[in-house]
Amino acid sequence: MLEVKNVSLGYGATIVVQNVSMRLDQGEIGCLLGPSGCGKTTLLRAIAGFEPVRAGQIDLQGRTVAAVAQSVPPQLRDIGMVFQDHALFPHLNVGDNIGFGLHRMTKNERAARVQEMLELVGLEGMGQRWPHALSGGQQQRVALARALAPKPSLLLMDEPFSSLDTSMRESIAREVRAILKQAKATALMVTHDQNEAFAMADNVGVMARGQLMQWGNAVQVYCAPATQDVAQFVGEGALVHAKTTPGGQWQTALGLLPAGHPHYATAHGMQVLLRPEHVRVAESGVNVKVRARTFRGSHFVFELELPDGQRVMSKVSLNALYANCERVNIALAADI
Ligand SMILES: Nc1ncnc2c1ncn2[C@@H]1O[C@H](COP(=O)(O)OP(=O)(O)OP(=O)(O)O)[C@@H](O)[C@H]1O
Repeated sequence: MLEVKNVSLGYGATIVVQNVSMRLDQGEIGCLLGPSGCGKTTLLRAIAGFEPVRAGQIDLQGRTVAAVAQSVPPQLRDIGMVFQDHALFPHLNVGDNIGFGLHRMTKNERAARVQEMLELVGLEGMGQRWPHALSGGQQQRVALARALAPKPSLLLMDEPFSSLDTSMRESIAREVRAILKQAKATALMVTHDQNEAFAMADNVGVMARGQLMQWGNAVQVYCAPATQDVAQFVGEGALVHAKTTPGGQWQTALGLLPAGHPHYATAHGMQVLLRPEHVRVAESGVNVKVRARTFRGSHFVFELELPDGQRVMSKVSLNALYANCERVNIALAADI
């Protein structure tokens, strides 16, 4: 449905997206995830047709819509868009907002389609309401219904939940995913919030410094980060020094890790990734200082300082005896 091949993009003399390749199949939901300024929005805008490509090409449904010095205008790309601020028309009611892009339909066809979309997004009976009389989440669903109404071949969403309460974002992302799956839509979303990306996407593309570092499902991206950037941006944890043993394992200050454990050649030498669940507080082990504790509802995350000054994190259960200790013993989890 969408194929991005070796695309580079820039503003003036600066290249901000470098040699990115990715594809979305029919019905697939992808998320571009990455820190501010990594180039996510620029890539999304190029797919929509608002930024020219400097190198590479973009194909939609097997047709090249962008290449160097070649660009199909946005309105001819059969793309729907949902923006950060919903951008509903304040002078149109909900039904007219949803029906806005359906000018080629007869009045009856349009009314039927608007009704179908209201049902899809769970807003039956609200067609006569005004946008300002809706909650943020409801406005977002209207924006989604409006973008999906013309049945675009691809839906692009730029930080669609960023104006909603943090507490709502993940549940709305799950809801929107269900709606997109029901509509069999192909969609690409941009976000810097990994919980949103995990709740929404079939596949996540992690970007850093203008490059796509990894494209994979949430479990792959979390458990086997392809690069140091991905390891540091997705999830929590720490990189610690490691040396290979003759058997190919990784020797760390906390013990041995299997050969396949995520490891990276960094500016500080070889390092392995230790997630909080890889480190457990134990009766015996390496004695460390507790630097900070964060309450997470179902557990604590301790930040710990090893004797050599390196920091690691540990997931500690709420009923642990260690809640007030200044020093604890730690060991690697048994099931790494
Ligand atoms: N119109 C523009 N002119 C010049 N530079 C731009 C323009 N828009 C973005 N940039 C620069 O391009 C880089 C990538 O920006 P982009 O908006 O794509 O990043 P992003 O990953 O979407 O970030 P955010 O999450 O903050 O929106 C940044 O360094 C940004 O400053």
